Amino acid sequence: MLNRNWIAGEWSQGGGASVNLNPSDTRDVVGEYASANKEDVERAVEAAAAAFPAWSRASPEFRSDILDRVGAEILARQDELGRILSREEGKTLPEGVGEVIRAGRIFKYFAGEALRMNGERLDSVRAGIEVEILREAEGVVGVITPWNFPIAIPAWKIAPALAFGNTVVFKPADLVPGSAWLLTDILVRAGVPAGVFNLVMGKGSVVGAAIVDSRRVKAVSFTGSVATGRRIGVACMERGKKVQLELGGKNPLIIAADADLEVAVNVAVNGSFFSTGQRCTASSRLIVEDAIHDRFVTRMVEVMANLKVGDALKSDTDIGPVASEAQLRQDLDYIDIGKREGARLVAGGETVKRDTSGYFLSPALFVDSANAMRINREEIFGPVASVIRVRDYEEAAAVANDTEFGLASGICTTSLKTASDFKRRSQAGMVMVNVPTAGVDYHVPFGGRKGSSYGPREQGSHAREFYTALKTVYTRP
Ligand SMILES: NC(=O)C1=CN([C@@H]2O[C@H](COP(=O)(O)OP(=O)(O)OC[C@H]3O[C@@H](n4cnc5c(N)ncnc54)[C@H](OP(=O)(O)O)[C@@H]3O)[C@@H](O)[C@H]2O)C=CC1
Ligand SMILES: O=C(O)CCC(=O)C(=O)O
Repeated sequence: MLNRNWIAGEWSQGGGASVNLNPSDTRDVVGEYASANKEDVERAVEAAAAAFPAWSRASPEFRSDILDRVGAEILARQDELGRILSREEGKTLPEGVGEVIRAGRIFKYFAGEALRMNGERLDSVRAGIEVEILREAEGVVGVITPWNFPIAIPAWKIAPALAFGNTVVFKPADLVPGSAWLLTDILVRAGVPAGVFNLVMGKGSVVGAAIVDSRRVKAVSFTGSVATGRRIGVACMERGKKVQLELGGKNPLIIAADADLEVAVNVAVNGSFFSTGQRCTASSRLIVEDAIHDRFVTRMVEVMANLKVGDALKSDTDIGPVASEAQLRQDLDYIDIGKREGARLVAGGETVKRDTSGYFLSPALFVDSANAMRINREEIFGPVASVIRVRDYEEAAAVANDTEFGLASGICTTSLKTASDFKRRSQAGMVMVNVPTAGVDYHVPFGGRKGSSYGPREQGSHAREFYTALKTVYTRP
């Protein structure tokens, strides 16, 4: 059965179709999905623009109730959604269900935020004048998302957009339309009015580009690669649109000499390899002080040897497949680059044969790597981490910040003084102490500094900065 786009309150066929395959077993076709064309996008944008006045003026309580129902339904269907997510992206089932629960909680959280779209009232510096700062919805928002968090990232963009009165045109990654389609079905059943939310599946070069190009789209929120994000950023600025970009990371994790070894290895393995390392927050640079280096590497390799790589749906799997053939090729290319650059591969980095035709890659660990190497400067986006040996904490902190990215950073230490220093010195948007760099809460700001992010933060109450505009009103009563 063809799963269609949702445009102007109707299921719509679109110009073509595509299938998504299970990366654990490419013989398993997850579903068939309609591809939108440029005209479909324009219809979706027109519908969203037409629905905007009524939706933005509806009572916050009306919007809040719909979001609350969406959250409740996502949580009620967590097993079914988690399974689809595992089948189309390759996350293990616990990771898939965990992501679905996170998405449900995000909708419930923003059901509350919808009631807190507060402006401010001030006294003017001049006598007899009142000043108000109003907060208003922006209008039609374009949401363009990647494949690595097929439901949580859409949730943390769509929920605040709708909560604060915007209407949405949503283009999910072409690799993972299944979770996006089910999310749309839930939004429709929860009573989102026609035109307020629109789903346009298909290729980024057609559908995503048409959203960015459309005159009536007032703001674009994008998560994905640096190259695509920067192009979209420039295009939005040329067209006078507000834009929010969440791009890559090359996240450092410092293992201080005084770290608890078991905690450090656990934090590093989890941060580097869970979700098959396909997270912008993954710890890819392990910066290890000389005094603990050998013990850390030995224990890390031991723990990695026990990680079971395999079918995402099997209960004994720790690490699912890489999400696509292209991604597997990219990971293997970087492993070759690392070897050619002189880093030493001490674990993994090989394709793994299973009884299904999936994209299985054993988690890879490089040692003797230098921060200047490409494997330490470019986002690999797979289960590949490298160890950089440093003399002491001073050098570690300098290496951690020596990157064009600034999304997440971490440190494992038992010293409050060192942790406290690193919290302040780190140039990342999120800092973790004895906690993996990957895996974040939904009620606090998410985002980075330097080349990792552009525009206001996502998630938590700060999400309103992107999804609302300020208007200052002066009144002489
Ligand atoms: N930081 C992060 O969270 C992520 C980083 N990446 C990195 O990016 C690499 C490439 O992955 P990929 O999925 O191609 O990432 P992209 O950044 O290209 O894709 C992200 C989203 O943007 C869409 N898109 C692509 N081109 C355009 C365009 N011209 N205009 C508007 N939208 C567009 C994509 O559509 P389509 O579905 O057709 O691709 C997708 O929905 C990965 O190997 C990884 O290194 C990937 C995912 C997430
Ligand atoms: O670490 C997380 O939980 C979020 C990661 C993320 O947003 C991403 O990889 O795109």
